[in-house]
Amino acid sequence: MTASTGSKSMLTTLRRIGALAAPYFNSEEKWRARGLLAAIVALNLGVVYMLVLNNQWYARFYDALQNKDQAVFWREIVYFCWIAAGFIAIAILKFYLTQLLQLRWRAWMTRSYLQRWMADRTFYRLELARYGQQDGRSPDNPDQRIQEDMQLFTDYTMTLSMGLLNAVVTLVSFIGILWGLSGVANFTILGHSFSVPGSMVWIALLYCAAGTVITHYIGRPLIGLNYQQQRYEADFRHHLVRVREYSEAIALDRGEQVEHGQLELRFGSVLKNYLQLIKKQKNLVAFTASFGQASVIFAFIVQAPRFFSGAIQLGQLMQVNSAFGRVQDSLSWFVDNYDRVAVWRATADRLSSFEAAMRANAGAASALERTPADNARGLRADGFGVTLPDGARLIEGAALAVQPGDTVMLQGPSGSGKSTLFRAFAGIWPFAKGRVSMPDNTMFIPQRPYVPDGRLRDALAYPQPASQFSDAQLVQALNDALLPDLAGRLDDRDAWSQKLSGGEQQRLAIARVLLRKPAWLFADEATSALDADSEATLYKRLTAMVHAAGGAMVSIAHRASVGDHHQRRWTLVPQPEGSGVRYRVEAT
Ligand SMILES: Nc1ncnc2c1ncn2[C@@H]1O[C@H](COP(=O)(O)OP(=O)(O)OP(=O)(O)O)[C@@H](O)[C@H]1O
Repeated sequence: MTASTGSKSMLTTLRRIGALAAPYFNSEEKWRARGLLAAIVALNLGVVYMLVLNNQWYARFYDALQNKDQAVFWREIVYFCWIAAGFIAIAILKFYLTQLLQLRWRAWMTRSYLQRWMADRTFYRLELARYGQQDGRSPDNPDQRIQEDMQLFTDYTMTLSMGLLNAVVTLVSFIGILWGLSGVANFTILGHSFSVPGSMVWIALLYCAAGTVITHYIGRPLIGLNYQQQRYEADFRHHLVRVREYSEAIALDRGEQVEHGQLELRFGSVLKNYLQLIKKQKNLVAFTASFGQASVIFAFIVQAPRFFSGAIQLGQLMQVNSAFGRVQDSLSWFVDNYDRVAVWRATADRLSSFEAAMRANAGAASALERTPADNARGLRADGFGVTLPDGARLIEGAALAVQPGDTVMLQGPSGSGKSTLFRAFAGIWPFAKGRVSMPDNTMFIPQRPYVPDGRLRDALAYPQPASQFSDAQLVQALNDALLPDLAGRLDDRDAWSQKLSGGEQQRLAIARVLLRKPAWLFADEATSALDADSEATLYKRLTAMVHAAGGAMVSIAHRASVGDHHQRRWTLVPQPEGSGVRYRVEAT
């Protein structure tokens, strides 16, 4: 990377940071946010003002010491106490207001991301997009971005930008002081004599410019390494969570060795990258520590000839040294904060890519035209086609219709796209085309129903609030779904997805449907874990329910016995290779 591409990417990062930060300061909270920011900026300027007073105090105090002037000494001690009190008051207020702004900002940003992640089923589309993109930059671990990156971003944006502001204002204030104190340096090169005013300012500028350039070159790899580090850490954590979630299946499969190996592999990546990070950081620390130590004596060495020749007093020497220290501190902002800037950049990069992915997926309209229809018209699909995220054409050319009173069984080989066809009907599969009109009063039973942890009544009513249903309704639904044993446990709290058997979870999903009584039902392997008698009873109840509401039912099933409960068939028929499409639907 050349210096110009480096500065270009720095500009890109700054633009990204601006784009990530701007929405909050233009939001409905903007006046409170801007007010807090203005107060924090004012307090930071107050700190610099205190530093200037402190610097002037140095000259008077050390002169008093050199002149052994006790009266001035005590007066200056009292004056120092005032400055110190001001410092303390400003430090407390600055800390509190900065934290408050950070907290509000994080809260606003997290809520706004959560809202967008959840809206329009973006959380689901992002997962789908991950299958389609193999570039390694697709939005991994949204949980990490929403939980950790927001916190890091608001924290680092506040502390680093305020640090930079402080550095700039301190620099401007102290360059003036240093200029006035440094005197004129006279020297001769190749017979020409030069006199340079404000010599200490030039020396500080050269000293720090060299420091910044060297830091940038030593520290540059940290940006990429930090980006990777957070990614590896998140992958490791994600895998740990998966092992916990699938603990039973892994234990039954005796999969612990494989999982252990996978965890070691991921942790290995964490360690390997971290080691590289430490090595690069070590170089940076070596340089910044040497730079900092050299700064302690640098101004004394440069000023020594003037002091020993009697041109300046001890007070002025100390004041120059303190002013040089301030100028050098400000100019070294980049040197001191390089690794934090690297983390900040990596965080901003991740949030921007997440933001871009959310925007792209929210806007990615499906080519499937969905229109609502009334019950009497039923479901109609024309020119219907479903593709996979990688563009492969899965099902095509289907003209399908379901009339009220119908019961249709959708059958076909495993992996032929039955569930995906349902996803397209439900409007959650973005890779579909054609026109579908269907009634609103519809429910889908997925192959793996989601059962939230907590009270049983909430799990049963999900996603409706349990308060919408009376106890009698909830108990009736459980009884009708052949779960009478759970009827007395409505207020029990548990991890139901771990506790209930596969068949019980399927019956709970059916109980949900019986509770809500939709007219149109799409059931995906809803009874695959049940015995034939229970299956027959439940299909009868579900059919009676949709017919009573003037609707129909479409079921996916492999078991032939399910066919007895359905009058019609949709069959996914494999197409010859080279036809470009894998399956067509035949309706009988
Ligand atoms: N998110 C996804 N990304 C990529 N491919 C997918 C995705 N979801 C499903 N598929 C693929 O689409 C094809 C159809 O899957 P689908 O689940 O619809 O099949 P199915 O007919 O319901 O199978 P089964 O009878 O085994 O449940 C499969 O090859 C599957 O691997």
